[in-house]
Amino acid sequence: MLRVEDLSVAFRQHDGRLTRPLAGVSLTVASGDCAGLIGGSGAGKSLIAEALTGTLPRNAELSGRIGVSGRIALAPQAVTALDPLARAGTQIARMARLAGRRADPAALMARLGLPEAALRAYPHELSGGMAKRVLIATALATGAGTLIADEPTLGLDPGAADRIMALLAGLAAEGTGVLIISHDLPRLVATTTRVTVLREGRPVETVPAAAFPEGLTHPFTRALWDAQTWTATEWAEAC
Ligand SMILES: Nc1ncnc2c1ncn2[C@@H]1O[C@H](COP(=O)(O)OP(=O)(O)OP(=O)(O)O)[C@@H](O)[C@H]1O
Ligand code: NI
Repeated sequence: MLRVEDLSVAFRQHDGRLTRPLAGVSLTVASGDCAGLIGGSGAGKSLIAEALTGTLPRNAELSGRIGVSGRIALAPQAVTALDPLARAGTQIARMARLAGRRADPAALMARLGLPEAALRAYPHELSGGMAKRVLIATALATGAGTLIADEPTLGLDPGAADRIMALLAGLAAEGTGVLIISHDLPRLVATTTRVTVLREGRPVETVPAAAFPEGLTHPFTRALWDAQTWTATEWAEAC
């Protein structure tokens, strides 16, 4: 169970001034729930993930209330989060050990659709999409009750992206609380129960997935949806 109220992140600049790229964000992810978070580039999505997992940059100031029961694991957005000097399988086993568990790296890799040879690969030997899936495997290895996946389908082909979204939905069905951060609104809507929309670091609304698209009332959310789902013909007709 994860409950966030009025989350805000500020940065102290070199000149002493404070910028606040995130403010007023509230969201809840219950056990067995699969929730989504969307917003444009730089909207503050990854800051939320980092704030909730204690991985914010050191010059960040966090405020608000965060309530968690159990452990939260983050599959970070950037594949540079992988240790460049350790093989994939070693990193998965290491994350499990840090969480006080034993992992079966081969089984986790198979679950993510990765070939067994990837177990012995170093990060630079993996494609972007494979590295992304190794990051998700390291998060799964912790057995955390809440999982945050930051852009889990970035750099993946449509088939692999669908598999990862199905895997995350499956984890939720087994009782994990899952928060998926993504640019891919149609996939997010198909996978989650509701989507929180963020615009320039401020919350717009939280919409039930079932409201897409007919039930949308906020123009910003509608514009996000239209931008990702309209065909070229529809655009031509509207212009
Ligand atoms: N270390 C930092 N110092 C100052 N400002 C920062 C720092 N890190 C992030 N920010 C600010 O926070 C904003 C939000 O960044 P964040 O990475 O959370 O966006 P995002 O929604 O995840 O974007 P994307 O979709 O591109 O991943 C950025 O626009 C940036 O201005
Ligand atoms: Ni991000």
